[in-house]
Amino acid sequence: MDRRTDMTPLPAHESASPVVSRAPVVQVRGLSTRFGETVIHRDLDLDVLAGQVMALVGGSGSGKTTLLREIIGLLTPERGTVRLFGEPIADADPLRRRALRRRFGMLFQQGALFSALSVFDNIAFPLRELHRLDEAMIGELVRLKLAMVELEPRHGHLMPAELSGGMIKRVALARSLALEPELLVLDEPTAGLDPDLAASFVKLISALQKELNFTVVMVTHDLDTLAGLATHIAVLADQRIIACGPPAEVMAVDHPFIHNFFCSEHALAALSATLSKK
Ligand SMILES: Nc1ncnc2c1ncn2[C@@H]1O[C@H](COP(=O)(O)OP(=O)(O)OP(=O)(O)O)[C@@H](O)[C@H]1O
Repeated sequence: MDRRTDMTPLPAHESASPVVSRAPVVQVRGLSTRFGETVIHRDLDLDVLAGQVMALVGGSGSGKTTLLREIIGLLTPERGTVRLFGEPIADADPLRRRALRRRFGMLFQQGALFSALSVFDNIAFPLRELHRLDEAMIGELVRLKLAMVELEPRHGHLMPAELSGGMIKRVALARSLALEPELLVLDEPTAGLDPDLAASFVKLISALQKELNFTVVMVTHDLDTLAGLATHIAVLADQRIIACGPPAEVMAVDHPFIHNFFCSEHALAALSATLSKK
């Protein structure tokens, strides 16, 4: 899998490698979405390459969550194609869809844990769905995933209603990583967390992403989340992606949304450290 994170042309010796190895993890082409008379996206294109952490930003109601739902096949656009791992998801039969489904994890805003299942059973759920692992192996894997998100084996016995907001997010993250996905899709990962918890959750995702090298597509309004995680930013405005690239490049684009979003004092302070690192 190609782990390059920039968009520069490959050197000649690398360009001879098979085309499939350079296929974007997510490729959106000519996507249009409409709810009734309201056009949300018009002829939208987006590429997310392997290893990138792509943050999708845009005004409220600009269609970020809708785009995420289309990327993972929960919603079918009116027009255009979405390819996941090089495969057009609209054409995939149920078997192929299930195979694709195992290659990405999704973290919803509120965690979306099964309230009637313990923490252990929530994390075990996708593993049991494989019908390939025995309970001893599942137990081992669940303990590993708990440790990965800095929770202890005893937390496995708790029910979701007994968890703090920060723990719910960690359990949901452990469940979304249970099948070792190549792509993690995050919708406002730090929504509802106080600043300290948000910062430690961002640090955790960032450490796991660096260690496991999965690709990320996330929606966030939060500048600290953006600064702590994103290698790339895609800006959704005027019903399409008006800018996409590393933060410094995107911030230099002349567009009213970009001026307003990035040019506040807080934005500059949050992003200045990132810009010097990336
Ligand atoms: N299933 C649906 N049926 C009708 N309208 C919808 C549906 N889903 C979303 N919308 C509308 O589409 C627009 C885009 O919604 P979406 O949730 O994608 O925006 P967003 O950019 O994620 O917004 P926010 O940042 O406020 O969460 C909104 O006006 C929303 O009300």
